[in-house]
Amino acid sequence: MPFYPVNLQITGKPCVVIGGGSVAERKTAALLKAEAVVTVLSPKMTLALSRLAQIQHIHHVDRLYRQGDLAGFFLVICATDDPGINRQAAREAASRGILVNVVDEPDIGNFHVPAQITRGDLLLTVSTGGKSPAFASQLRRELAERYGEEYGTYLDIVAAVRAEMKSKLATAGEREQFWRDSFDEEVILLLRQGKINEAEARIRNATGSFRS
Ligand SMILES: C[C@@]1(CC(=O)O)c2cc3[nH]c(cc4nc(cc5[nH]c(cc(n2)[C@H]1CCC(=O)O)[C@@](C)(CC(=O)O)[C@@H]5CCC(=O)O)C(CC(=O)O)=C4CCC(=O)O)c(CCC(=O)O)c3CC(=O)O
Ligand SMILES: NC(=O)C1=CN([C@@H]2O[C@H](COP(=O)(O)OP(=O)(O)OC[C@H]3O[C@@H](n4cnc5c(N)ncnc54)[C@H](O)[C@@H]3O)[C@@H](O)[C@H]2O)C=CC1
Repeated sequence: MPFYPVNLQITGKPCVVIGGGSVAERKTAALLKAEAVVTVLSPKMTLALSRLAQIQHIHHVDRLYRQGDLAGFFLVICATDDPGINRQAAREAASRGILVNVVDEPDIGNFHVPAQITRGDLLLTVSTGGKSPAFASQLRRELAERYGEEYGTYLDIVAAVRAEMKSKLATAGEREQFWRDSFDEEVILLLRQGKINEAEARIRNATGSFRS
């Protein structure tokens, strides 16, 4: 099945995870990282989820799922170990037009969760179309080795320089050329050594057509 990748903005959005086991825990962590307002609906929760409820990072509804529970939510993850319940909740979500991920029967939901790493605002995700989550996880680990925190720093510098370049370089063509020239491994090496100013200077001086 083909997919259309998107990055959802869910800051402040009410999201609900049904079930409180290890899968629910992982999905909850990713939702919190994206600054969603998370409710976990389950009579039992892992220790980590209980702690999150204690410090009020999540809301806990301490009971089994009931039809009608999904009213008002933007997104739902059906993560119980009861396939019948996951299916029932998925049907309710569909009838309400809510985004829904079903952990044991992914094709009845409307999105999969990819493996991910973040480096500041840089987000790298891996999806196998549901064929092998373990392989997605392996590739995520390889990416984590390959792309260190310096890539997040690189992105922050680029964002600042890019804002300036919009006024300094007149045409879209010039800007495109500038950005093509500005990325090289040397910049990354400098950042890895903590030489942020030098890296920034190298980025700024990337092109012969422009010197700051
Ligand atoms: C379709 C999808 C729907 C969804 O959950 O969104 C889905 C479905 C299923 N996963 C299953 C099993 C496992 N899932 C993991 C791990 C992860 N699963 C994730 C995503 C997805 N899993 C979506 C597709 C992503 C893609 O396209 O690849 C990751 C990437 C993201 C996340 O969950 O946060 C996260 C890795 C995070 C990381 O390490 O970075 C592990 C490994 C582990 O636990 O370490 C195992 C055991 C090993 C194995 O089976 O491979 C089963 C069978 C359950 C059973 O047998 O009972 C199903 C159901 C089915 O396949 O039908
Ligand atoms: N998509 C994925 O990434 C993965 C999916 N799975 C699937 O996910 C399912 C859940 O796995 P785990 O978290 O390890 O299970 P688990 O057994 O640790 O947790 C299940 C949770 O669901 C809750 N629950 C059960 N019935 C409920 C109901 N009616 N209403 C609300 N909560 C209810 C239980 O209280 C428990 O907290 C498994 O069935 C497995 O097939 C497993 C591994 C990865």
